[in-house]
Amino acid sequence: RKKNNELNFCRKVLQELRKRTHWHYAYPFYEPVDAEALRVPDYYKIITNPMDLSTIGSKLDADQYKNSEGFESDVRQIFKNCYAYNDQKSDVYKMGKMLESVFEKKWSE
Ligand SMILES: Cc1ccc(Nc2c(-c3ccc(O)cc3)nc3c(C)cccn23)cc1
Repeated sequence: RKKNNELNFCRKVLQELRKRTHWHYAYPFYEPVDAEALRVPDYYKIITNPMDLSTIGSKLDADQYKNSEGFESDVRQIFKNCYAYNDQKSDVYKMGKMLESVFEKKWSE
């Protein structure tokens, strides 16, 4: 796909991930983790490549993605971080899995 078609598709996928219908499992991934507020002081010691949906939106708006690969890699980083930091049985881990399945479905459309 031509670059701007690719990036328009990325915008559509990001829109989907931020839809109200997904809010109850997507909200932990909306903004950068606030380690103080969430009382997870070790978060940024463990997660060295933090990523979130608002950062991705800002990068799209600032034309910082060369192509859809860069966008896809940042979205997948959100899930990698979630699975690295949170225990497999935790609610946040399961929320990550739910949002990841929304992403996979939209990405493969
Ligand atoms: C069930 C449950 C338990 C804890 C949390 N923590 C949390 C997280 C979070 C994000 C990423 C991450 O890897 C871990 C935690 N973000 C939030 C927000 C924005 C508001 C309230 C709580 N938050 C959320 C849901």
